[in-house]
Amino acid sequence: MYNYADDSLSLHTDLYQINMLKTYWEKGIDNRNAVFEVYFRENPFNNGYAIFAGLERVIQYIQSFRFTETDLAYLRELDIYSEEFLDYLKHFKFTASIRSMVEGELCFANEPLIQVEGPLGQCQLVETAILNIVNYQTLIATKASRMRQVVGKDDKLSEFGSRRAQEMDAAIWGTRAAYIGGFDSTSNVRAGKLFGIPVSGTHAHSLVQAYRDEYQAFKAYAETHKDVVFLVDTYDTLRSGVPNAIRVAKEMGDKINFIGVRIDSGDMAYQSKRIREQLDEAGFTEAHIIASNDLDELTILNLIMQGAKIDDWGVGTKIITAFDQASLGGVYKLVSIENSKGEMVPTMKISSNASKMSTPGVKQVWRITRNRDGKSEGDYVALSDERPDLQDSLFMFHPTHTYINKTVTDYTAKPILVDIFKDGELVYDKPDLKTIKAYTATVIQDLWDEYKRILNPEQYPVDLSQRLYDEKMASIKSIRDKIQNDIDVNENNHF
Ligand SMILES: Nc1ncnc2c1ncn2[C@@H]1O[C@H](COP(=O)(O)OP(=O)(O)OP(=O)(O)O)[C@@H](O)[C@H]1O
Ligand SMILES: O=P(O)(O)OC[C@H]1O[C@H](OP(=O)(O)OP(=O)(O)O)[C@H](O)[C@@H]1O
Ligand SMILES: O=C(O)c1cccnc1
Repeated sequence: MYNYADDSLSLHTDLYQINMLKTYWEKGIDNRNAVFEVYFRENPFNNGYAIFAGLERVIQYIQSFRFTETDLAYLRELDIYSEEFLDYLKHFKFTASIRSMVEGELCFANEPLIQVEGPLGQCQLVETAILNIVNYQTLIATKASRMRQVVGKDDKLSEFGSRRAQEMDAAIWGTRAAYIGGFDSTSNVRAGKLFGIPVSGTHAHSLVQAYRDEYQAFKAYAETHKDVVFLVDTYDTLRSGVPNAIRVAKEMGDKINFIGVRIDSGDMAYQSKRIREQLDEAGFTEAHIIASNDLDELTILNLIMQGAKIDDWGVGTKIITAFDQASLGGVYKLVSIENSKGEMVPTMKISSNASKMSTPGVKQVWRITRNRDGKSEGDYVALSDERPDLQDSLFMFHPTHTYINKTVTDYTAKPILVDIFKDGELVYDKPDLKTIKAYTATVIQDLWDEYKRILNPEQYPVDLSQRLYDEKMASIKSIRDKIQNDIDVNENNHF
């Protein structure tokens, strides 16, 4: 099976992308300039915002893009491609340009996150992998951010999900996304090695079961470690687990750093309060209580409302799988294409479902904040040659309910899409992961609380510029007119 020394990610695509490339190439339009944009139509989890993640892996993917010998041999086996086409693939190089939001950026429905511009065939081919990467990582970063919103400022959020992730890649890249979104550490050691995410860990019930005696197990663990958290719910949390933890912590004294205890079952509000009393009474007022067991933002919020004395949270399944939403649903749409005269023309998909209608034209997303306090006014999606940053005032209106509008003055307009690749060359100076994480924390802080609440948040404005709006309306009309015209011609021919 799959043991290819030269395996690449170039075939990590849907067959139809290669089939379209074949058509473009045989018909001689594969080198026409094209622009595709990635966006999603609804914020995940009914959240008020999303956190963009995945760029790191997109960069890796693009940089290593080439068809290897075994890739080509496999395509030959399919018996649908000519030798000439396979030879074309053999020399295929990514020379397109990519603009993107930076990782950790706040993003919203219906605005471009990534823009790929260059030869049509190349831009087409990378759709599947880019969406695969960005849809997952953005989903997880957003879920993580929701959890960060509900826990206390100093509470630690640890990612425990590897065993429950949708396979190994998801565990690794998911925990990186969770870290960007607001988690503090991961239990996955390889993710620590690869990305420099702080690793953290306690111990499992099996340690206690292996010794068949809780005190002996805690003692053994304490004798073999410096930093110690005892899992106290194997037998009886309040009558056995916590007293044994306290006994060992006292016996070991300065020989260990007694961080605290972890509970993993039962009523965690009730138990944590009783555990806090027991620890305080024993003089361990600084010892932390860590909770795990099927946690998500709603359970955490609920536990906090009940006055649970939980300091830190271990979250597995519900962060690494996103749990209540299987996928982000980001799409990759052609927004502009060179015609036979060498002119770029905006293009769009129209649909009977208004939400599936794309917005034509090459865009820039401008984040508008007011100078007074740096707070967000909304996003302004404009054609790439528009400069709202040079205007004194900005008219912002809802893209469908246009009567909802406002004029903003004394604002800053920041372009959100930045150059990543130019003509195939990486031009972006990648920040390290800690910088990305810190950036996310800052941009979240500048967002109004109304957009951040996890239940029924206000809708953040993502508005179109007047020109973009007018062009969209004109495109819809011209497509409709053309369809009508084609129908009329056909009917006349028929009769
Ligand atoms: N006070 C609480 N309020 C709300 N939810 C809680 C509270 N305490 C625990 N929970 C949550 O209730 C759910 C069920 O807890 P319970 O201990 O019954 O789990 P379990 O899955 O049966 O235990 P185990 O993991 O040992 O099989 C978990 O998702 C847990 O996070
Ligand atoms: O509950 P999650 O958010 O997915 O967090 C990870 C869970 O994984 C571990 O449990 P384990 O795999 O031993 O299973 P169990 O505790 O559910 O029996 C840990 O004790 C948590 O309960
Ligand atoms: O370190 C832990 O406590 C841990 C790690 C993975 C899964 N559950 C718990």
